[in-house]
Amino acid sequence: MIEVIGVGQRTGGGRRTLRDVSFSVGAGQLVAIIGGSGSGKTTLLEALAGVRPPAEGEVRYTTPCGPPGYVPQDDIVHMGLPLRRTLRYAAGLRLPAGTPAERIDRAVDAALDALALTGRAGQRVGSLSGGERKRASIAVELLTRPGVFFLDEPTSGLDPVTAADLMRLLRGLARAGTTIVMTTHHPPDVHGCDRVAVLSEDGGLAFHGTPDAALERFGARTVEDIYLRLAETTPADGNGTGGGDGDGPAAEADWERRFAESAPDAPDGNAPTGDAPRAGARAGGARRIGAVREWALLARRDLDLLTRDRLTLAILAGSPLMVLAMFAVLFRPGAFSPASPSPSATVMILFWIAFGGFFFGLTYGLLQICTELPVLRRERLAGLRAGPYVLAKAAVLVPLLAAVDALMLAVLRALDRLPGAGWGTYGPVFGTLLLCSAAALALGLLVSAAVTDPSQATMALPMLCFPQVLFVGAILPVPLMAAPGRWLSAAMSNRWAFEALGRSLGVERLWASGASPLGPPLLASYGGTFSRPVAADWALLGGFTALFLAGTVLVVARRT
Ligand SMILES: Nc1ncnc2c1ncn2[C@@H]1O[C@H](COP(=O)(O)OP(=O)(O)OP(=O)(O)O)[C@@H](O)[C@H]1O
Repeated sequence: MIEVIGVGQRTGGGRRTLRDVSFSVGAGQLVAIIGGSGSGKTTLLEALAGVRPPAEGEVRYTTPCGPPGYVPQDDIVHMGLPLRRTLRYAAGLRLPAGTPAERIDRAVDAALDALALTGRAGQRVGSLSGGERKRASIAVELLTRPGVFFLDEPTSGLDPVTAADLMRLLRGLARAGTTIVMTTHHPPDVHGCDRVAVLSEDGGLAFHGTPDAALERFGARTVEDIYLRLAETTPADGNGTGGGDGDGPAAEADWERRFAESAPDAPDGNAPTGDAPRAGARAGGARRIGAVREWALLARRDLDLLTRDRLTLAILAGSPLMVLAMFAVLFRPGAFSPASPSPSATVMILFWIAFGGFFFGLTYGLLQICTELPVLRRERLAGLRAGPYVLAKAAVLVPLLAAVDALMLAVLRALDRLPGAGWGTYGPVFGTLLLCSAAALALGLLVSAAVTDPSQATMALPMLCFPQVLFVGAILPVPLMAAPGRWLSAAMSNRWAFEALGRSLGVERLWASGASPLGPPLLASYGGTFSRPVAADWALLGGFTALFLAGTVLVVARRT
């Protein structure tokens, strides 16, 4: 049973979107929330489900019920995978630890069957129709047979027959004991519900009771008439008060008052006991899968998504190849040859290799989280841990970056743009470049977790790259920078990668004793840039990686 007690909500700007809403939902009831567009239905549903706790009042579950099922209006399924596979991953993440594979398959088949999607099981989710995708979202939530189920406009976009089928399914679930609350704009849905909550235009509760009682109360013949009655009371017929700062339309307030006076099941007198769980609180119930298993499953799903997304994969693999080709065309061979070195070219080669490692890491990470925020939000509500989620992304992308970095070094060395040294030199060089990419990947993930959509992430790209060019100490050596620039340069992960690369490839020696007269003056301007042990640079790069990853986990946890 769910008790809604004096719930109010406000927007960020302080405008009230819900006002003092109180009613209760009995166990196994199917309840519809209706009301005009913008009246606060979604806001109320989010408060009930614990997605966004109310600013005022309280929502209490009188018995522990495990994580609620919540189907928002957004798609909460990845578009790139076939439907059955999507459901299998979802079941693996949500069903209790130790659930055998056959039971997972049975749960998936049952959910597909219940939503008449068996025939679409092999189809990519992105190619399903809007209504089929809606049902797929519901199927994901049905897998765990939640005790409480919240659905935001589940019948929108469905044809009348499919909508009626879905309502039949929901009624069946309710009869079997699931408590279900849904919002709807679809009048036929209301007749199949046990209760209807009607919201007035200003977010108050105008009525709560059976659908028949609602018709009677509003003097309506059909559910559409209820909307008309509510709309008749818009501020347009206010008697000369003009502004929007009053108490709202008189007749509308009247509906609320009449309801408050007569509502049979308002939770007024018998308030629930003090230790009732709040909405969204996770109850004891079955044990969730462990963090390591969760990480492994998420990594498998990320890899699956990546390998099926051919275009993205082509861009991820193709852009390093193009950049490599540009390097080969830009730089002459032999810049590192002691007999005829080109000191200024060596600086540029080192800088651009480090920047390449940085750039690919950053761009690989930047779109990872913001593109699946609705899915992530929903899965977090079902108990997904933020740590395994973020580390799974890293586990899939770091090997890909390692391949890109190794290829970049191997090709430049083969083309004589880098010195012909052995593993003793290139082992540490590769280690530096991989750490540089990993730190940038972690920065990309952090930004991806912090923005609200992919276009913001894309716009952040120049802002993230510019300082890593300007303050790295390659184009302008650190000793020649203004004091604030020098301080800022310490915060650039790329600086430490650039310096470690120079140290490993022996530029100090090359400049000091190579055949170019430009070497010694250049060395003087770079000062001790390349004299630090590589291990110190690695520690800094590792520190940046850990810091950004921890930041990403925190931001993911907070935002979801
Ligand atoms: N993040 C937000 N920031 C500011 N205002 C918001 C936000 N979310 C909702 N609102 C406002 O709160 C009010 C209620 O919104 P809500 O989405 O709950 O309405 P609704 O009844 O579900 O509408 P619809 O039927 O159109 O989906 C609206 O006036 C909306 O503009």
